[in-house]
Amino acid sequence: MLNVKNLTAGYEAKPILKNVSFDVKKGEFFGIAGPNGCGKTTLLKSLTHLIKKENGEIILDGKPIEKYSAKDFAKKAAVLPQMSPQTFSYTVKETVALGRYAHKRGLFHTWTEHDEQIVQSVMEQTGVRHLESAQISECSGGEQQRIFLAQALAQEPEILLLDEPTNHLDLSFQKELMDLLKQWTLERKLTVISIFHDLNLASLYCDRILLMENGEVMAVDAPKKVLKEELIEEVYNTSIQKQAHPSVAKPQMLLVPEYIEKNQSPEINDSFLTIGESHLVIQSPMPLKTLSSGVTGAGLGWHRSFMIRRVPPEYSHLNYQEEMANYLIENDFDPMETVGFMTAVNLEDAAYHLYRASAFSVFILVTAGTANAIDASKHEDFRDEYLSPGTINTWIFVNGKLSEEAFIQGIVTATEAKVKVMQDEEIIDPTTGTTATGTSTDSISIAATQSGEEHPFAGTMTALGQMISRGVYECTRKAVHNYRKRISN
Ligand SMILES: Nc1ncnc2c1ncn2[C@@H]1O[C@H](COP(=O)(O)OP(=O)(O)OP(=O)(O)O)[C@@H](O)[C@H]1O
Repeated sequence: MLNVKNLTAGYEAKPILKNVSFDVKKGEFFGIAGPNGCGKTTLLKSLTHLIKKENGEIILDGKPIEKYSAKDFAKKAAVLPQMSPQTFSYTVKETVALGRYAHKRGLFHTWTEHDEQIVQSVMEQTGVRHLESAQISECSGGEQQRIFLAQALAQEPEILLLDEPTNHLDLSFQKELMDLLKQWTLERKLTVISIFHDLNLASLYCDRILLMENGEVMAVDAPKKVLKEELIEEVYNTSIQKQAHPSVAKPQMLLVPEYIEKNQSPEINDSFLTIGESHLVIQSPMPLKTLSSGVTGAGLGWHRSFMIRRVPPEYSHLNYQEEMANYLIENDFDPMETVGFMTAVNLEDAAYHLYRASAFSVFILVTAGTANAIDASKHEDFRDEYLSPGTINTWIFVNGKLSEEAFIQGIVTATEAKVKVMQDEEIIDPTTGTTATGTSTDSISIAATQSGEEHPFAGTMTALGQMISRGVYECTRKAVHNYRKRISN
């Protein structure tokens, strides 16, 4: 659809674009990104022939753009420029109707039913129909943005060029506009070329992103190939962290504020622990990055409070997550910030210990009941009765900085250590009569202060992994002893 080859362009005596080359396919959603002043708008202006190139080629549908008359070009391509204050005043409908100009012939233009249909339809789709009689100067920035988009769409272009289209839009209109454009690329094969400052939005919607720096192309590729930490940090000259979008397989780039990076956090140990009759709690002075299987706060997140709540052995609740959240609120904990676990064992039997190395430390806490002991390798054996109390809850607090791999490896390491306790303590699965590997409702949480020494890994060959396995082994064994002692009395 569009082929740009060795484009060099700029302003009088000021070359901006240097040897820019890329192709855009029909129906593609193509993003242009890069730091302020790198030449994004200049590139868009070159593509629409608003500034003359010094060198190179811009071919639109097989024909150099300078060979198009203004009207023929407008039938092919529509432009949504960066928003600027409106000095003239048309009504909204008049403004949108101007988009039909490219399709008129001769001096006296007649307004056809088809024109009216198109204008009504694009006003509907961009959500400005209710404003059709309003003066455009009286519309808000976001409304004006949508009105000019409607004008561009009324042109029925094959290619739409946009300069930061979401600039004035609130979150819901950003999403609506992007969804609408994406839908047009997929269903009508509209080609969209858009400048983005928001890399995350570009990642979600673009098929490919052209990343620029100082008028040059740094990368043109799929979002996952362009949005790489090192490349973005280098081009934007700032620190960035990449992470996956929680529900779409697209990368998201997150800023890392300097003041947080420099924060030093206190060591998490038993001075933050309180054990009551109905719950035990670690209350951290700052949020900890956590991976857990808690009843609340499950998955990866940041949490300040960690609770193991004692419930009666017969506890059964259809909506136990909501019930737990209510319990947290009643006890002045924020369910959003709390990793909440349950157990039926006596909380005084929890075993905990702080393990220190020279540059980091790990605080482990385990509660254990083994009545529901189970041999995970004998999954085929029928069991449906719930014996109680019977859960092993494992908490690992790392005073250090963990990578995501280390979080996962920490859980693997802890699980291996727990299984070894089951063997060494000869805990038997009552259904199969074989050695158990855990209980049927075990839960685990690993939390880290994310300051201090960095730990890329936490397998059993690393110092951190060895500390976790030793700590979980010792604390689980002690918690099992405490539990056995209590039930034997
Ligand atoms: N009309 C002009 N005359 C001379 N120089 C200009 C003109 N317009 C822009 N420039 C310069 O060209 C360079 C690139 O500007 P351009 O607007 O293309 O960057 P951009 O990447 O779109 O920036 P931003 O992200 O800030 O919108 C800048 O140094 C700018 O000062």
